[in-house]
Amino acid sequence: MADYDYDVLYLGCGHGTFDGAIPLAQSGKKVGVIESRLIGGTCPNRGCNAKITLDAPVKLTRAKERLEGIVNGDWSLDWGQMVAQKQAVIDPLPDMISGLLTGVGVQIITGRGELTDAHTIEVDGKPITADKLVIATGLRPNKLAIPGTELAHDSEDFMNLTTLPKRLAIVGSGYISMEFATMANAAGAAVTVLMHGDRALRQFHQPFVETVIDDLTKRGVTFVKNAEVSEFAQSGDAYTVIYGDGQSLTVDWILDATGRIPNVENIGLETVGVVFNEHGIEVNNHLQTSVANIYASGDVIDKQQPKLTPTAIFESVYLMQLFSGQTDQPIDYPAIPSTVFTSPRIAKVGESVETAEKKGDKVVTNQIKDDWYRQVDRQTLGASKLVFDADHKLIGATECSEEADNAIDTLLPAIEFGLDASQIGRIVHLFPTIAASAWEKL
Ligand SMILES: Cc1cc2nc3c(=O)[nH]c(=O)nc-3n(C[C@H](O)[C@H](O)[C@H](O)COP(=O)(O)OP(=O)(O)OC[C@H]3O[C@@H](n4cnc5c(N)ncnc54)[C@H](O)[C@@H]3O)c2cc1C
Ligand SMILES: NC(=O)c1ccc[n+]([C@@H]2O[C@H](COP(=O)([O-])OP(=O)(O)OC[C@H]3O[C@@H](n4cnc5c(N)ncnc54)[C@H](O)[C@@H]3O)[C@@H](O)[C@H]2O)c1
Repeated sequence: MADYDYDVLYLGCGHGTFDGAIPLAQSGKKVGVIESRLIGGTCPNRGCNAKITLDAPVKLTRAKERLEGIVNGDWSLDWGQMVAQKQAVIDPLPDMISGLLTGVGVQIITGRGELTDAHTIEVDGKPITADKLVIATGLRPNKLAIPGTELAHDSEDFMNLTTLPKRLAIVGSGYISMEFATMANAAGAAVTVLMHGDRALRQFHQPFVETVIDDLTKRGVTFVKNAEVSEFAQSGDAYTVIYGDGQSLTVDWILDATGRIPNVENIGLETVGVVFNEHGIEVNNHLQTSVANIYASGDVIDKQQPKLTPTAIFESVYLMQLFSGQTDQPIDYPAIPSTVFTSPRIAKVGESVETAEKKGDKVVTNQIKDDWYRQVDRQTLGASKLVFDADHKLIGATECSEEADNAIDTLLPAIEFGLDASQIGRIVHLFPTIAASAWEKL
C-alpha cells in the first residue's frame, strides 16, 4: 500500500461514521474523521436526541390529560424551559462522542473537506490522504425556491427558539412537520400546516395518519390541503405566506419542512468521478461508489431503506466489518422500523397493510381501546395491524398509539428471524408491559 496518512478517512462525522469508526480503530486501522460542525452530526445535535427531549413533556401532558380527575391540578408547558432542558441534555454529546473517538486513537480533523483526488481530501488547503475514503456528509434542509425563501427557518432553528411564536406556519406534512406541529400546539402556538397535496406522512398507513390529523385538528391545528405555497413576505414583525390562488396567511414564524436533500455539492465528487443524483450518492451492494476505494455511508446514500439513524449505524458498522476483514459479503439490511413521534405516535416495520391487501396476506387488526393494558392510562386512540404470511409468520406490523414506538420495536425479532409459534411461545415477557401486550397478539 502507498504511504497514506490514514487507512480510512471519513468525510462527515454523524452516525454514518462514528459507530463504525470507533471499532475500526480498535481493530488496528489508522482512522481519521473530518467534521465541519459539531461531532456527532444531525441526530444528537439537531435531530433525534434534541427532538425527543422536547417531546417528553408533551407525552407527559397527554398522559395527565387522559387521567384527568385522578391526576388533578393545573399544568402548563414552559417552552423556554423545554428548550433549556433540551440544550442541557444534548450539550455534552459532541464531547462525549469525541472522547470515544480519540480514546481509541481516531484523529479528528476540524474543517470543511473537499476531495481533490481518489485518495485525498483537502481541509483548509491541507491535503490529507487515505487508502479508503468514506463520504458520510448527510442531508441538509430543503429551502423552497420561491420569493422570500430566506424568511423561512428550518428544524434546527425551531429547536433553538427560546420564545415560542404565537402563530406558526409549517410548510410540508412529513415527519418534521407533524412532530413539530404536535410540540408547538401542545406548548400553546397557533399552528397551520400547509400541505403539498392532500396526504400527510405518505409512507405511513393513511387511516392512522388520519387519526393523528383528526386529533391535532381537535386540539386547534389547522391543516390546509393542496396549499401550493408560492411566496413568503414580511411586514413589520409579521410574515405572510402566499398560497393557492392568492390566499394568504399571516404568522410570526415560518418553518420550511419540505424535506432534506443530500450534501453532494462542492465536495469534489465530480472531480474524482463519484456518481450521484438528486437522491444521493450511488453505491453498489458493498456501499462502494463508482470509484473503487471510495465508499458512502448514512443519509447521503441514494437508497430504498429509510434515511434514519438506525440505518446509518448499520451501514457504518457494516463498513467497519468490511474494512477490518470480518466480511466480504454484500450488505444485508434487516427490517428497519420507523416511527413518527407525534402523540399518538405511528410506527411501522416490514410489509405494509396496503401491500398485504394487494398480495392477499392476512392482516389482523387490534383496537387500542380493547387492550386492557392501554386502559390503565386510558388510551383509546389508534390500533395495531399485524401482517402474517401463509405460515402465520409475522412479516409486517404498524401501530398508532402512545406506545407505538415500543410496541413495534419489541416485535422486530419475530419478523427478522421469522419466528414460528413454538419459538414465540418460548419467549416469556415481563408482565404487565407493552412488550407482553404486543407479543400476546401474535
Ligand atoms: C429534526 C430531525 C429529527 C430526526 N429525528 C429522527 C428520529 O427520531 N429517529 C431517527 O432514526 N432519525 C431521525 N432523524 C434522521 C437522523 O438524524 C439521520 O438519519 C442521521 O443523523 C444520519 O446520519 P449521517 O451520519 O448519515 O448524517 P449526519 O448526522 O447529517 O452527519 C453528516 C455530517 O457531515 C458533516 N459534513 C457535511 N459536509 C461536510 C464537509 N464537506 N466537510 C466536513 N463535514 C461535512 C455535517 O456537518 C454532519 O455533521 C432526524 C433528522 C432531523 C433533521
Ligand atoms: N421520527 C423520525 O424518524 C424523523 C423525524 C424527523 C425527520 N426525520 C428524517 O428527516 C427527513 C426529513 O424530514 P422532513 O419532514 O423534512 O421530510 P419528509 O420527506 O418526511 O416530508 C417532506 C414534506 O414536504 C412536502 N413537500 C415537498 N416538496 C414540497 C413543496 N414544494 N411545497 C410544499 N411541500 C412540499 C412533502 O409532501 C412532505 O409532506 C425524513 O425523511 C427522515 O429521514 C426522521
